[in-house]
Amino acid sequence: MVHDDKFLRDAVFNLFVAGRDTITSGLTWFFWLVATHPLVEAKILEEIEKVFGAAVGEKCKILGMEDVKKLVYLHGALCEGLRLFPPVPIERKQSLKRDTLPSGHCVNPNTIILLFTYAMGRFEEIWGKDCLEFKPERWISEKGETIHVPSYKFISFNAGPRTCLGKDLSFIQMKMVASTILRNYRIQVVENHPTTPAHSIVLLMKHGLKVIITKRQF
Ligand code: HEM
Repeated sequence: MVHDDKFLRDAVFNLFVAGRDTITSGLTWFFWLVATHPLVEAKILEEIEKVFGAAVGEKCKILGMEDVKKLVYLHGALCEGLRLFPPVPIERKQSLKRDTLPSGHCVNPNTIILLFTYAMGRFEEIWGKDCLEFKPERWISEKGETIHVPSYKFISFNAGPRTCLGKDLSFIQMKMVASTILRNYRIQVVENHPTTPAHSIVLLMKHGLKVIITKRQF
């Protein structure tokens, strides 16, 4: 591998591309889901209050990296959003040479394989009868801990050797942003604003997310 200026430029550019619009997409769909599921919103707020206390001076603080790890319900809500609306909705792979997949399928050299992660997040065979419901509880065990779901099932960050390098960082960032915003502001979706996915490499909203933001009164 050559570590010259061009390599460095491409690596940095890759990090910008991989880590900006994906987080934007994940958070946009997350805020829309939370705004349209008031019970989930209430549970997220309850957890934030429980974990961080309700002292007035504490209200505006931004939660740290270690703090957000305690937000199990919020983690479940984010996973659920990424399952239903994976920021990378289609992945493209291409074989270099003839190979046989673990499933027994044979691929010829240069065969292009498209993985439809958007559909995989909504398969009844994979997620059960309630696969289309937004249910953060799906990710929480009876003991109240996060359930580990293998990445070959929860495919939104890809799986195997080319798994997303920013997976853990993404959860930290999204939890910091989501907890700070939800704790301080109420988000209401503007009525009749169309919410459709754009046909693009990253699953953004075609018309953006139009909301009314109100400061919460403490
Ligand atoms: C919700 C947020 C994110 C999602 C859903 C996501 C998803 C993905 C997916 C599906 C891939 C595999 C693409 C493919 O091979 O077809 C990938 C790769 C990658 N991601 Fe992310 N990503 C996210 C955030 C980030 C962040 C924040 C960073 C870095 C700061 C990052 C860095 C990377 C890199 C470097 C790769 C390439 C890994 C490789 O090919 O070896 N990602 N990501």
